[in-house]
Amino acid sequence: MSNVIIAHQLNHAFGEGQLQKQVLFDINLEIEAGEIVILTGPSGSGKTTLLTLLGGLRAAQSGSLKILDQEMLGASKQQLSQLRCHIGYIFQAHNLMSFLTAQQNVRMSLELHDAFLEQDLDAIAANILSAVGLEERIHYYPDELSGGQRQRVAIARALASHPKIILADEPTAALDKKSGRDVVEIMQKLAREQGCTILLVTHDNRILDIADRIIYMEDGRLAPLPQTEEGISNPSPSIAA
Ligand SMILES: Nc1ncnc2c1ncn2[C@@H]1O[C@H](COP(=O)(O)OP(=O)(O)OP(=O)(O)O)[C@@H](O)[C@H]1O
Repeated sequence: MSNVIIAHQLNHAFGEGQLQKQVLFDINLEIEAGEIVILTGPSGSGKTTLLTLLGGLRAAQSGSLKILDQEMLGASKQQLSQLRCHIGYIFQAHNLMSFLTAQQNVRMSLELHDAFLEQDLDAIAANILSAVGLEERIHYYPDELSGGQRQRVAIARALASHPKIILADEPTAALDKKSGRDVVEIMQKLAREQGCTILLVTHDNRILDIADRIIYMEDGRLAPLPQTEEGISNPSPSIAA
């Protein structure tokens, strides 16, 4: 299987001069197509910073970062925005447009892709909303949906265009146990069907088992997963260290 992401000696710092603070140190990482990877670790360890780099939301500063075969070090804004067409994003706050229905929210994301211009976007949006179990709610506005349902719309929106990579930052943080579980299982199922890679940042130990691999971060570095930490256990033999 081919790698969709290859990071080599990736470092990252915020600020300049004396105020500069390095937050990522020598990250080496390879992620295969179709892999579901969870990034976990203490608050402030650099998970979101790494996720935004791996998703082309931030320019790489040093080392090497190849996403979908493209080098991100020194990439232009145009190259970054082209890359983002192949990536779906799901965040803790679902970021749906409140004045658009579920179907219109999904449709809008498809309108950004030239490949879909000639297609029946309403039908594609309705189909993917059915796949996340919302076939009876496609005309509802976000305010009329529960937190879990809104997050399912966000998943439908992210996956509708069949991106190669999905980035999810704390997608279950605002949800109760059952809704959180449902949401990640739907994400897992759709991604498997599409062969899509998922990178998911979470503090939620209840969902670690959906991952093919867990990557643990501490103080800006990849580190072995602490087995003693309450609730954390390794669901698969491959842990990045
Ligand atoms: N835009 C920024 N400017 C300056 N420092 C930042 C910025 N974003 C993050 N940081 C710092 O970088 C470090 C890593 O932050 P990051 O958000 O990546 O950690 P995290 O592991 O995702 O934390 P959490 O689990 O709390 O979300 C922290 O010390 C944070 O204060």
